[in-house]
Amino acid sequence: MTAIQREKMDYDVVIVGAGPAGLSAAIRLKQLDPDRSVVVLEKGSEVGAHILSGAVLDPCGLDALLPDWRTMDAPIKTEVKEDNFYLLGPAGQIRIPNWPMPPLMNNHGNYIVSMANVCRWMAGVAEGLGVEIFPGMACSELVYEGDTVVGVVAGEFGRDPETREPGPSYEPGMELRGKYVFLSEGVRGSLAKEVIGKYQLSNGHCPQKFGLGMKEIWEIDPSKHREGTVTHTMGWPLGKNAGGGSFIYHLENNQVYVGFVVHLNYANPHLYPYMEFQRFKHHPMVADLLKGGKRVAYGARAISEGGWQSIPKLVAPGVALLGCSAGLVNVPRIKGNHNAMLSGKAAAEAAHAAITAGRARDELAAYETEVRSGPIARDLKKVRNVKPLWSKFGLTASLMGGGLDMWTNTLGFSLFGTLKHGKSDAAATGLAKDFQPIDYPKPDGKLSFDRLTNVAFSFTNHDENQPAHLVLKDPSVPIAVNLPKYAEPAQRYCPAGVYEVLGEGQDATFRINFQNCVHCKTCDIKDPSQNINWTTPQGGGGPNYPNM
Ligand SMILES: Cc1cc2nc3c(=O)[nH]c(=O)nc-3n(C[C@H](O)[C@H](O)[C@H](O)COP(=O)(O)OP(=O)(O)OC[C@H]3O[C@@H](n4cnc5c(N)ncnc54)[C@H](O)[C@@H]3O)c2cc1C
Ligand code: SF4
Repeated sequence: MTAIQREKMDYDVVIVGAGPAGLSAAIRLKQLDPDRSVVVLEKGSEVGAHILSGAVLDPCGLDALLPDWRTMDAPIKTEVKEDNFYLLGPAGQIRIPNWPMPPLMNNHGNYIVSMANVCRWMAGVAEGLGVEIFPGMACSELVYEGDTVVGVVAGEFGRDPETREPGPSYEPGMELRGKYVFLSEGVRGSLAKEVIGKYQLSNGHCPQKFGLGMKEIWEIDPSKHREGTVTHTMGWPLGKNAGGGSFIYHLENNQVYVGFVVHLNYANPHLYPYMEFQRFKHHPMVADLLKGGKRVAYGARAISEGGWQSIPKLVAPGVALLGCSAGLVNVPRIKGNHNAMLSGKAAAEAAHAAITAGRARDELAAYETEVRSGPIARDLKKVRNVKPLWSKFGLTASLMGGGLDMWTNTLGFSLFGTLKHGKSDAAATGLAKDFQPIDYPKPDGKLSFDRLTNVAFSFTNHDENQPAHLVLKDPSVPIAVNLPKYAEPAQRYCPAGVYEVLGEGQDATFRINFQNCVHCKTCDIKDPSQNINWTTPQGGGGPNYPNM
């Protein structure tokens, strides 16, 4: 095969992903030196199209990056007024009072936002400073020189759907080269995964842990809408089957964000996270709120949950991991946007100092030091034992032990030291024969919806004339291994119904409806055989989220 020739463009810093981490880095680089050349590449059809977050935003990241944001017409208007926490049973709920909660759990001073809209606004700020932003440009490959990352390939189109070789309308895309490449792809970034593997950045750290977050936007009866109200629940319907919980955030315009997170370390391969979410909406407390309303959007995205123990080494020659590509979420607070912004700012400052000193393509050690000793470290260290306690001892132990540990950490010491995470989420999957299948009620079409109907509300779309971006390392594994051992859980864990087993016995086949994919990355994480590799589809494909 002849080598592919590509046009090359040189920048000071090449940034992959226009989320809060990447955009913060771009803004900070231009604040420090308006002449710095900075490019941001985004696979979504526009900035924000692939952004899915809760979101209650702790503004500390934005305060550090853009101290005047309150006068800059930011789409950050709804202050949190009320914080509720409930433990659900099948027919009722117990309200957990706010007073035993550690202060860090308090949402006072935070805002309910659409992070998709916040990113659209941040992109405008970045462009105003001279940053080049190219949406619809999926970064499909890293470019190396020797052992150093020197750039990325973006905007490749037209490979043959069957052979994966350049087809008749092939466009090779461009090679964008930088003195530094920032990977801010969010959770389970495909290039970040390659870099973590190649440079063994996770050695000496716990495996990253994940959850699957699913979210709907509802327009509800105005008489039930209480702007600024934040509600979190735990318990039913997951019970002992899995860890997780819900969020209900009342934003503006009678809209409510209803979301549900399932920790991906669950053992029972019959568990169906999407159906758990649908069932949750039938709880009397939730059903009362949603009755008479309508669901206007749906989406899903994995969330990193490993926290402090799982942060890999953040730098390798020429490249740095930012935001959720490094897993900077504070799990009990379900917040990562502030740390994504702080990491973007820190990486930009390290790159600026390095380039000013005449350096290029080395390791940005100053960035690593800042993340491990600055505000991100202070935020994540305090909560580092909550997730391992939950995984090992369940919800009650994590509420009590984790709560106490967060209190003592606030005072400067920990009861448990630093607990380790167990196996990877893929390895935590148990054998189908050891668990009972779960009988889920059929969606009623009013409060709950079947998966494919809901996927239409993610507005996802992929050109069919391209190779499937979900690549099986060994195509025989789903039917030969996963089906007999795990009842092929891809059929259930995918929140978009991409994977299907058709037929039975000798006739069983595995189908991948890649057009439906919403880029949540769960299959790449949870497949027990680690046989699915999520790669980038052609740019512009994927969900088209409105105000997620
Ligand atoms: C259900 C859910 C609820 C959450 N709730 C909250 C909350 O209430 N508060 C909070 O603070 N945090 C919350 N989080 C966490 C928060 O959303 C993340 O911490 C945050 O999005 C991380 O920002 P990021 O910039 O690292 O990545 P992202 O926001 O994921 O952005 C990454 C961007 O990179 C693009 N990209 C990825 N790969 C490529 C590629 N190869 N080429 C080109 N573009 C690429 C993506 O399309 C995307 O636009 C929640 C997360 C989930 C899933
Ligand atoms: S195919 Fe994978 S990445 Fe796409 S929606 Fe399904 S689980 Fe998520």
